[in-house]
Amino acid sequence: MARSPEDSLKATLARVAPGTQLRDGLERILRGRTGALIVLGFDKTVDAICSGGFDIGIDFSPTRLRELAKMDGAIVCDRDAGRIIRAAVQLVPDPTIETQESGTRHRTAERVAKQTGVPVISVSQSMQIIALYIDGIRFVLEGSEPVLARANQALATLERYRSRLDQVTNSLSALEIEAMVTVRDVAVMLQRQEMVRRISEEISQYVLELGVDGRLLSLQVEELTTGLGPGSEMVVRDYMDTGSSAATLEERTATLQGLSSTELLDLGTIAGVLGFASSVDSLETTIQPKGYRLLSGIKAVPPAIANRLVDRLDGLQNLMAANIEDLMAVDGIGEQRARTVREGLSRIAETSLLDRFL
Ligand SMILES: Nc1ncnc2c1ncn2[C@@H]1O[C@H](COP(=O)(O)OP(=O)(O)OP(=O)(O)O)[C@@H](O)[C@H]1O
Repeated sequence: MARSPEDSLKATLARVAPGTQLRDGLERILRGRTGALIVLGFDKTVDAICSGGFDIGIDFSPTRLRELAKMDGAIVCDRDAGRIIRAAVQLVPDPTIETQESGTRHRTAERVAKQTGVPVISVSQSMQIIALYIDGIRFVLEGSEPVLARANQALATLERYRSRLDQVTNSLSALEIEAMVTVRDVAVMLQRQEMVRRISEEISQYVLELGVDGRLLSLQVEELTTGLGPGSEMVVRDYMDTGSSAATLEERTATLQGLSSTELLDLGTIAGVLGFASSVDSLETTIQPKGYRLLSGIKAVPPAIANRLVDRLDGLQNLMAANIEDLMAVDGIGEQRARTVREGLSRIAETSLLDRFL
């Protein structure tokens, strides 16, 4: 499957992160006040737009890159920047490809990236910046300090979002046990989960960008995201209204993740993703979960058994009321497992209510 430009950007960020040989080479070029045009990948399409220069075929090293950058023309490396394949190459991309850049080096970089799908790096001699071109994306690399400052801000936000999400999750679990969930409660839960997901994504990009300078950050994110429980997919699955829309679980999750930040603040819009009307009245409607999310918290219930339990017992309230015999009627559940499931459900009920009222 072809990678999205965002995924390619992430992979390239990891390749040029501080601590890598490639970044060291790029920093040397910057310090030496020369520029460079580097193509990160060599295939038929790249070959077709290369003119002149010479085949070199040597292992990559920061000093070699620096020396080769002193020559006119571009340097072509393999995808992982493990080898330098050609140097002093004139790149001749299709001149009709649109580019927003000025200066032949950067215009060439953008066009080559768009035409070949291969990441291209330009080091500007006049502006003293390193830019990555990936498909239509241009990304300027910064030093670690400003990135760390933004990452720390994002980390503080994640901490606040996480604590709010924990409250909302506990409250939803208790409301589910009491059969008092409204569309609003579910929309708030999805909103909070999505906010945590987005800020975590943002931080993981900073971690990539920072390379060795981001190690501490990555430990902090890990600590703040452990024990998050199942993601929004499980909540959507519990509550989606299949009668009003034929959209699949994956489509609804993708729509949720694609909402703009303004749309995400509107609970009515989130209710719409589940298949409910977005009016104020509809937000107050009481709904029943199928029970997938709470069941996923019981270790003895693998997903296939959870599916059968939900199919058979149809909704969390019936699940909660089920006795050992009812549970044993489900394919794949023997007496031992039925007891574990029963105990698990009772434990969830107790802890949810305790969390709510203590
Ligand atoms: N099509 C190309 N193929 C290979 N190298 C190129 C190409 N276009 C520009 N370059 C390289 O970029 C160098 C600088 O070109 P130019 O001064 O036009 O670029 P610029 O965009 O103003 O760059 P900078 O921001 O570094 O000053 C050239 O000397 C050459 O080495």
